[in-house]
Amino acid sequence: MLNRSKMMKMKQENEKIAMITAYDFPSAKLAEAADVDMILVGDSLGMVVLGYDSTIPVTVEDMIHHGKAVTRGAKDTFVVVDMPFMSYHVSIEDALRNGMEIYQKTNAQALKLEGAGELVLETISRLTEGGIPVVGHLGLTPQSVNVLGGYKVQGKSKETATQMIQDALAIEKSGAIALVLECVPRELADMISQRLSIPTIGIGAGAGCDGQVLVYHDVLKYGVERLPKFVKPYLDNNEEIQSALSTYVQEVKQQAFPEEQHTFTIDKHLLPDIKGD
Ligand SMILES: Nc1nc(=O)c2c([nH]1)NC[C@@H]1CN(c3ccc(C(=O)N[C@@H](CCC(=O)O)C(=O)O)cc3)CN21
Ligand SMILES: CC(C)C(=O)C(=O)O
Ligand SMILES: [Mg+2]
Repeated sequence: MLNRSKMMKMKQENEKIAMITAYDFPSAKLAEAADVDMILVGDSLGMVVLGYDSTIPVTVEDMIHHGKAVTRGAKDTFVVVDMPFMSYHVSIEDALRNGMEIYQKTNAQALKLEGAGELVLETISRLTEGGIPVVGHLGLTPQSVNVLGGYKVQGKSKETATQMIQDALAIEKSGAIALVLECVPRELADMISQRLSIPTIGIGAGAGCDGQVLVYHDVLKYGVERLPKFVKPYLDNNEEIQSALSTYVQEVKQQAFPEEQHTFTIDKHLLPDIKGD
């Protein structure tokens, strides 16, 4: 299993870190069997598996519920769980208690927090001090979508790019073990990756990051209608899945399923005698 020092070694040797999200037992098993380095139980689960139109409604309980399923399915893989919307913004005590609860109940290897505000940085350092590894997340931070004004590329001006570099350094200084960069121009992601000693993991941040992460359902184009520009789908079988489901429905209607081979039987004489038969 991956750990902080192996991650740093991979960065130094330019061996890229492959990360993918997973939200349940079967996706975790398949991701582990594919030899991913890290699995993220992303709060994107709110959008791709729960059907919300943002990550904002996702709760601590949702993250624990899905996190537990993932760690059961991927016992030998480094699992990171997102802390959800506002679960680390009310107070330091509340943030630490939520972090502790998610970490203990899911049996994950690390937590991920978005942003680099004062309270977030303090939470990163206090969780780390308590023994909980933390991954940072900058650029497009979906929990702040309504402050950012949409799902847009971040760090496109001198001011915002400078701020992002400072934030990245502050996150590293707080003790984070890695940093996700989401929807960031390649040139800026490259600068951040070069300046940090912890690995950067990009999603829409170009090939210069120390690793890449994508959403499971995007990689398999499974149940998602529109893919962001940064996604490369490695499978496209929604039509086959749809047609398999339709065939099942038709066969039930036409009484073509179940057949003899799908059926259990006993000898007739073992059946109870019912009066009137
Ligand atoms: N299925 C899925 N994949 C993701 O990567 C993902 C989620 N859901 N939900 C949570 C966040 C939201 N994400 C998103 C969603 C949309 C765009 C998007 O449409 N971006 C535009 C670029 C806009 C611009 O040019 O500034 C695009 O065309 O890709 C980006 C990230 C990334 N995360
Ligand atoms: C897109 C990744 C980085 C994420 O935070 C998520 O899936 O929730
Ligand atoms: Mg997330």
